Amino acid sequence: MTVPGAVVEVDRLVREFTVREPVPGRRLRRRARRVRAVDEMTFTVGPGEAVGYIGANGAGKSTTIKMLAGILVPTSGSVRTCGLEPIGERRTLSRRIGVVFGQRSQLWWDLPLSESFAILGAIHRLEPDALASRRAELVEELELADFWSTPVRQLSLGQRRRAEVAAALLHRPELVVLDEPTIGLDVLSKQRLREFLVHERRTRGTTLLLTTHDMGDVERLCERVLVVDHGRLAYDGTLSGLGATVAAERILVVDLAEPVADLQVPGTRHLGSEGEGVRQRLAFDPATTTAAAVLTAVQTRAEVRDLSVAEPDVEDVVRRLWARNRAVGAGGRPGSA
Ligand SMILES: Nc1ncnc2c1ncn2[C@@H]1O[C@H](COP(=O)(O)OP(=O)(O)OP(=O)(O)O)[C@@H](O)[C@H]1O
Repeated sequence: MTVPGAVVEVDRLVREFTVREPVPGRRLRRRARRVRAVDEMTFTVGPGEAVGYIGANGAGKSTTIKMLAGILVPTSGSVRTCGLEPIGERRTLSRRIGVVFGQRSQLWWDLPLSESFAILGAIHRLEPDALASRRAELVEELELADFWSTPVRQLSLGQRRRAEVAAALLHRPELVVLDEPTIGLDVLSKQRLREFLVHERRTRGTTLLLTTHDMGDVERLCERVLVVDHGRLAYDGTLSGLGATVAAERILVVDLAEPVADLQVPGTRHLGSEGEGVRQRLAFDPATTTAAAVLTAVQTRAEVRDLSVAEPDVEDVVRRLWARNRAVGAGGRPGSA
């Protein structure tokens, strides 16, 4: 089945790995076991969509995106990216997609950033004028000027990440695939990178597919969310739809003036205490109460010195989605919304 105009088309895609694991009680023996990292995955991404691909550790996200970028061969099923077969037409595909994977760098470690970009321009056969104007655009928008002549190995994590994104987008790809683009970045670097990606999409209509553990990335960058769980699609829809499905909680973290027993506040779940009760974490459902109401209730029980409101992490959302699917009798298997 081919969907006309689809940028990514994945149909019953499967990828298995053979892993060797110890045999219990036999110290030196190892046995081979097949692990199904991606299990009959089917979805389509249309032009200009921004899709967050989320799931717990080991859910199969990286394996899926490696297959659609032509880095891994599927065990069965099919994948087409920009209408091409990723492995067989890899060279053509590389001119149409930009990929950033955490561990794989497209930059030359010992060369100044400027030289890496000159080489990439030659690899993509960009005309000198087109290269110069695009490079100037990226240097400005991603604020690369201060370290443009610095060898890549001397860049900070945030600087390198911005440089990697610029390198992946130099040839104006129609699809950008990012694996954990903001992991490890400070708040400001995250914000800059997100703003750049939003701008790039708005001005160029670029299709965006990203894996992330950061719900902030999803909220700010993605209109659509795919949740993968044990290699299978557990949810396909909007983030607000996902929130409604699993009643996404917020977490109020309070620092108290002195140690207090675990707070019991109606309409919240106590998640944990640190420092013998000086810091406590309460989960609440923003659909039924507010951070302010929870704080007021806490203040009747203890003196609050400081507070913050945290977003739930992806693991938490996936865990509750999984529990809900089981409770509604989906046979432990996902539905979509
Ligand atoms: N090269 C490999 N050899 C053996 N098993 C692998 C290999 N790559 C991935 N796996 C296994 O496949 C499953 C899915 O891994 P994958 O890296 O796709 O998950 P992920 O959702 O990207 O996780 P994370 O969020 O931790 O990056 C895991 O059980 C992992 O151990």
